Amino acid sequence: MVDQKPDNIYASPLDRVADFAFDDAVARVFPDMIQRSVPGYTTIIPMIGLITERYAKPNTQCYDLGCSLGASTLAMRHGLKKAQCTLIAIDNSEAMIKRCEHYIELDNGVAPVELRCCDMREVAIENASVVTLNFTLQFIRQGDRPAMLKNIANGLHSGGALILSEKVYFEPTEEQQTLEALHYDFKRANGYSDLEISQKRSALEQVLIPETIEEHKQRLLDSGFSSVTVWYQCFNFVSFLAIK
Ligand SMILES: Nc1ncnc2c1ncn2[C@@H]1O[C@H](C[S@+](CC[C@H]([NH3+])C(=O)[O-])CC(=O)[O-])[C@@H](O)[C@H]1O
Ligand SMILES: O=C(O)C(=O)Cc1ccccc1
Repeated sequence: MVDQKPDNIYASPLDRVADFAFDDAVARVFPDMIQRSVPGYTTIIPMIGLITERYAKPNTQCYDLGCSLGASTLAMRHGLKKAQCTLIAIDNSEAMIKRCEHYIELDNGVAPVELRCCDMREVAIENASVVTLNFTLQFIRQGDRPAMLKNIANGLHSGGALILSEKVYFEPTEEQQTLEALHYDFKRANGYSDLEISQKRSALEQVLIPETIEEHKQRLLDSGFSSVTVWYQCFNFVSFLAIK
């Protein structure tokens, strides 16, 4: 069941574009969709492995929150070659988790992986050295984000790391327009039509809520992290490294 299907979910005109959801149709095409849609995704994934290797501590837990099919989970696992850690991967989409299970089985990493199908807002983070939120916080209601980040900071040991990747927006508008236009150029260069781009944009409007780099940095500091660095940026896609 290794899916390598092309994403054509928004290729035909739809009477009404429904809100984007991580359902079976999306899970089937997800590897193709995310690579063609997120500039830098294929760079960020292996770097999550390197960052995990540096910050993982023996006899702690590492978490991948919003793991989808497990690309970030497996990158973390490959960074855990030496450290004695348990990896906990969570997603609330059954369609994603059932496929993710299969990808984990095919992998030959050594760290034990515990897969859970549940809401990441309800998970107590405990005895943690590395936590990854690779493009998942953006799907959480803004009002719930501070409590989630505090829960993560509280569960991390001092010196532990949070890798937070997000689509962001920019102020002033001119910078936002430039970087958004470049993102759409990236999608077009990857074979998406203008119709696909505009229908997916409508589908995501109420679902993926981006914030500015400054808002992210300030909230991470307010949540109990001692330092925050942007370690990656391509257009309006950014990854932060926050250290407890
Ligand atoms: N409340 C929630 N609880 C648990 N999971 C959630 C929740 N809300 C959304 N999700 C899950 O977060 C994932 C976001 S995708 C992550 C990519 C992956 N990290 C990767 O590195 O390939 C990013 C993207 O599609 O842009 C989906 O699988 C949702 O089901
Ligand atoms: O496609 C987009 O415009 C995005 O912002 C990225 C994305 C990738 C996969 C699912 C949802 C959003």
